[in-house]
Amino acid sequence: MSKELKPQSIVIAGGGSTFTPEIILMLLDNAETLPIRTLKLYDNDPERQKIVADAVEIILSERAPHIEYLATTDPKEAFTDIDFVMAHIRVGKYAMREQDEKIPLKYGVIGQETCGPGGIAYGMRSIGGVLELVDYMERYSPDAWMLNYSNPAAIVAEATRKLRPNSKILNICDMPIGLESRMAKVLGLESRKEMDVRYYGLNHFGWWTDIHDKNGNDLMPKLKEYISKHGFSLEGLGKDPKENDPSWMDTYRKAKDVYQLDPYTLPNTYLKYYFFPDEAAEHSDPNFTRANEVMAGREKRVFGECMRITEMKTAKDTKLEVGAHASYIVDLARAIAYNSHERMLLIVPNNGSIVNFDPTAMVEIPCIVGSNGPEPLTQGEIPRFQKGLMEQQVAVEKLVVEAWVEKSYQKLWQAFATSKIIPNAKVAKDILDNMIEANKDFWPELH
Ligand SMILES: NC(=O)c1ccc[n+]([C@@H]2O[C@H](COP(=O)([O-])OP(=O)(O)OC[C@H]3O[C@@H](n4cnc5c(N)ncnc54)[C@H](O)[C@@H]3O)[C@@H](O)[C@H]2O)c1
Ligand SMILES: O=P(O)(O)OC[C@H]1O[C@H](O[C@H]2[C@H](O)[C@@H](O)[C@@H](O)O[C@@H]2CO)[C@H](O)[C@@H](O)[C@@H]1O
Ligand SMILES: [Mn+2]
Repeated sequence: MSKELKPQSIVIAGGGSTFTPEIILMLLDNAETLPIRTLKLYDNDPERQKIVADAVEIILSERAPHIEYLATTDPKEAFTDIDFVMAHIRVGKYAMREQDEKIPLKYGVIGQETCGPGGIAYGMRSIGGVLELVDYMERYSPDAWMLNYSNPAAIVAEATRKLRPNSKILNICDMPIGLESRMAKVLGLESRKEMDVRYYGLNHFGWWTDIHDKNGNDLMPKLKEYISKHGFSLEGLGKDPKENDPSWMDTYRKAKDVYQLDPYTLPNTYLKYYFFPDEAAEHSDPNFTRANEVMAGREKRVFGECMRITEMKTAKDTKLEVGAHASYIVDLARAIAYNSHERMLLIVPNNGSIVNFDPTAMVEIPCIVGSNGPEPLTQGEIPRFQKGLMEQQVAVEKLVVEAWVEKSYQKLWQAFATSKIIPNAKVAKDILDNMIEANKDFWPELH
């Protein structure tokens, strides 16, 4: 990469996110290859953002005093003179995630952040929030790119495809990254970047079809052998880093059973909710779902550390960590800013990359990323098994976006009733009616 790298100006939209500190630390770790001139935080909740922003101010003053820093709730201040918007907002925050997860359980259906009825409810909240960020970006920094993590990425991606087709927005997910990091550990590799992967699907609904190392050795046989016994849990190697997150350990272990459905591929862990929805619901505690785990875990840990840094007026001994979550967004910013042609999984319009699938579907596939954006790599024909599953799921995602645009109760009911996670149209309607009430401050009014 050329020595003279143009320093970048970045705004993190959702500055009060529990992931903001780790993204800031990742950006500082990568300052050599992604120099930064300006860092801004933007949120629509000043109190929440302040907890993170005050700590970030101390971190930057100690480690990168040259970076111009601003935390604001003013869109014009936030989005002016920006090269990248790194977006990770949660419309309705954890309180609504808790509703997304608990309402379906009243009807014996799994409540999940991004899948099934929970994901649909979340999508109906996120669409407006993300489109607003895109419009701010285009109004105040028309040449900027949005790197969007805001979930549910599948529905947000379909909404931006349909409603902002010419916008410079890339939708990303770190689940494959996290699972590939686990694969690397199973294989005894230093990094997931030592693997070349072929993968296809929808967001949170995909499969690896081929994994080789840089010498062309096929890594799938060893991975299949491990995953057929342990899933993506690292307990087969000893301790698992997620051992304190019971719901995640359930998910990593369950990949063992999901894998049995198609031994030619390796599954994204989210597929468990579609193949074993009843078991997922039975394994849930209706009084303490993942939202509660996060509020008692990550949010308490990260915010507690931010407040400690602010109180001590130093971050020199911080316990804040840099996670897989952040590395990806930095790689993506670097690829766009400096035309690095990095090969990355992105959620992009299919446009024939999967030859026997809807060209307008937003699919998650490997792309070559440069300054003009992603260039998807063709994945050829997919088998009937995956094709059938994806057609049902993409119909759900498209119906949600159409329901949001048209404010259509009928289409939203169809989306719920089409989901593989919801058993029948009556339960679909009961959950929908309950969610309309719970989301009256966030969804458009349906007719
Ligand atoms: N794509 C992925 O693979 C991936 C991975 C991890 C997290 N995420 C997503 O990242 C987001 C943040 O996750 P988190 O757990 O840190 O959430 P969080 O609730 O801790 O933070 C989200 C922030 O967004 C703010 N916000 C909400 N609506 C907003 C709006 N309209 N405008 C501006 N700010 C707004 C909230 O006030 C909050 O501070 C979520 O959408 C989550 O699902 C995605
Ligand atoms: O239940 P949460 O809020 O902890 O996580 C939900 C998110 O899970 C995935 O992101 C994981 C990622 O897979 C893992 O490697 C690590 O980086 O943590 C992330 C957050 O836990 C998923 O991709 C996201 O879409 C979910 O929001
Ligand atoms: Mn994801």
